[in-house]
Formats: sequence, C-alpha cells, structure tokens
Amino acid sequence: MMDKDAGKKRAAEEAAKHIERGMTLGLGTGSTAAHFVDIVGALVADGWDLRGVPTSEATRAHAERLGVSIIEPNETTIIDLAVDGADEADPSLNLIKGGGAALLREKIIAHAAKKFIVIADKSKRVAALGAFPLPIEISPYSWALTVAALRRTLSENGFDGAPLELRAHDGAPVKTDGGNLIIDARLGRIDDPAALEKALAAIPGVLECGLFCAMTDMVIYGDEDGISIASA
Ligand SMILES: O=C[C@H](O)[C@H](O)[C@H](O)COP(=O)(O)O
Repeated sequence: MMDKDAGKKRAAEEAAKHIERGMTLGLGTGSTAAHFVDIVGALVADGWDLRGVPTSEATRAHAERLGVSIIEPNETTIIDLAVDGADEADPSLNLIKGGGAALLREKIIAHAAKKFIVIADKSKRVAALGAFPLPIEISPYSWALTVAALRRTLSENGFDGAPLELRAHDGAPVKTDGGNLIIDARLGRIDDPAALEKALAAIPGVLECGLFCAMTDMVIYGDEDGISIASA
C-alpha cells in the first residue's frame, strides 16, 4: 500500500525548490502543507530570510514554533509564493479545497500570491472534481436562509436534491477560524467547476466555496517513487 505521507513530503520538497531568499510565503493548511512549513522552518534555522503569511491558526502556531516570522495578511500586499495542499485536483488544475475548513483564508492568500503551487499525494489527482464533498463556508447569520438559497442555486446548476450537511464535530457545528460555518455538499461529478464557483459566489451569505478555478500555477504530486508535475 502506498505511503501517502511519503508522497506528501516529496511534493513539499519539490515545491521548496521554488523558495528564494527574502520571500514572503503564503503558508497553506493541512497535513501536506505542514511538510512545507517544516521545510520553511529548517531554512529559517539555516539563516534564510523568509516570512510566512499563515492561512489558519494551526499553521500560524506550527510556523511560530519553528521560528518563522509571521506576517499578518493586513501587513503586506505582496506574497511571492503560496504553497498549499488540496482535496482534489483535476487535469486543468482546478481544485477542491476546504477539507480542513481553511478555504476562505486559503483562497484569499492563493489569489493574492504571485505564484500558487499545490502539493499533494497522487490520490488527490482526479479526472473530474466532485467525489469529495464540496466545502462551502457560510456566515452563521441567518444560515438557514443561506442554505435555502444554496439549494436553489445548486438546483439551477444541475445538482437538484444534492445532500447538504452542516459540518459538525462531537455534535457541535464546526466553526472556522473566522467564526463561520461549513456546509459540505455531496454533488458528484462537477462538469463545469468555474461556472459553479461563480454561481455560488453570487449568493449572499456564502463567503467562499472550496472550488479554486484558474488560480493554480502548478500541482506537484508525490508518491513513494517520485513526483510528477502538472503546470498551467
Ligand atoms: O481546509 C483545508 C485545506 O484546503 C487543505 O489544504 C486540504 O484539505 C488538504 O489537506 P491535506 O493535505 O491534509 O490532505
């Protein structure tokens, strides 16, 4: 059986080749991005001048433990390189993200970065997005109204009756770092992710969805035997 963690680590090592001294780095969230944060920490320990903009409180704590200087998102408008994991990636480099509930901050940072590299073990590579339930971050204010609007928009986009679940842990709704809620939408195959991303973004109360379309410069997949790269 493939050791997924070895693939994640290899992909992170390959992405680290794009780091240059003096860079401000967008630091992603999740088990794959954590390998990249480890490498950034090792470079800083070696004396490299690097700064990190974290996409979650978990990543902030991890980077701080390693001595990486943290830049608040409001303190810079320049992010040289952002590196993050993904839950699925298709051949056009469209992604589903948000399995770890960090999608809103991740998307802000990925969009702002001059270069956005995704790192993943090979199990994340899919022919079409959608087997992974689509995370949708919504405001807790009047969330029932937002979910009703979400159902209408999904129906108009060919996903009539798709099961929607409020993400919960130990019986309580999961709150994102920004205090929002996550709806996981079981859509099945998404033929036009860009159109769906746009439609979902138009719903008041939807803060972001986990579709990241036309944003990724490169996906680096790793497995035990090596890496493969898909570029835009
Ligand atoms: O919200 C979480 C992020 O989008 C993660 O990057 C994504 O879920 C992948 O996580 P992992 O690398 O742990 O599979």
